[in-house]
Amino acid sequence: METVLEVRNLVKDFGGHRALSGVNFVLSRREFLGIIGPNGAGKTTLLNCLLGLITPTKGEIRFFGLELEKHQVYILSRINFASNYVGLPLSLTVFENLVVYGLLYGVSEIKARAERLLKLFGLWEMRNQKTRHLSSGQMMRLCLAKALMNDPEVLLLDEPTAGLDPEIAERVRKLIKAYQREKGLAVIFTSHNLHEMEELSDRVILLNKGQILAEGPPQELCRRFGAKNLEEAFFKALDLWEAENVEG
Ligand SMILES: Nc1ncnc2c1ncn2[C@@H]1O[C@H](COP(=O)(O)OP(=O)(O)OP(=O)(O)O)[C@@H](O)[C@H]1O
Repeated sequence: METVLEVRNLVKDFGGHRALSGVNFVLSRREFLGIIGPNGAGKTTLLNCLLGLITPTKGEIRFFGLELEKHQVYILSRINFASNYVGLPLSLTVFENLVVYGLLYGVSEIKARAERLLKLFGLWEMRNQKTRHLSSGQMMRLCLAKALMNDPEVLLLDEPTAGLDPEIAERVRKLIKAYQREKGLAVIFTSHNLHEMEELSDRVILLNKGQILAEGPPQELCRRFGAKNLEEAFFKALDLWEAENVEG
């Protein structure tokens, strides 16, 4: 499978604090990669490095074989990002929001693309409403539609279902997965919901204190840690790490 992202020995220090400590992984086209980890594990720091929002202290990030540092503008035109924590301009209408992003990304046939995405995400009827009037579930679907305006090959999602009620979260998950399968998109997804991670991910990375503790398909991780589900595997991996590091 073709590699779309390669992360090698990534280190990020904030002053004296090491938030990422030699992180290595690759992402393949069509792959859905979940990143799980307790608060402060380094998930957001990793995504911020991948987006070029912060500069790593050490290490290498390559998208499509190109170094992020040297080809940031080109790479950013082929990837995108959505998060439940990043707001959209509230005074624009739903449709205007997508048109503005389409213009920023230099998308061709902007209005047709915005229409297709709004219909796909069940927002077409609301296209003329001001964004400020959207519910949190509708807002997240608009964020996803916005992130797909440039037809990205890699999509980074930071806790896209956080704060959504279970029914809306399920709808968002289904939309993401269906779109990912249809387009062969590579996705990196962070969440604290380990059940959704198990359901969605082809492979999971367990991050703790800036290090990868374990990595593999959810079922393989369950087998490796003798766990009945990913949640149990996650806690067993953390316990093992704590025990080894206290003893060591
Ligand atoms: N700008 C910053 N300045 C100083 N320290 C930071 C900064 N950003 C993150 N950190 C620290 O780096 C570590 C990793 O933070 P990060 O936000 O990446 O974790 P996370 O896994 O996303 O956590 P959460 O699940 O709570 O969102 C934490 O100890 C955090 O306090």
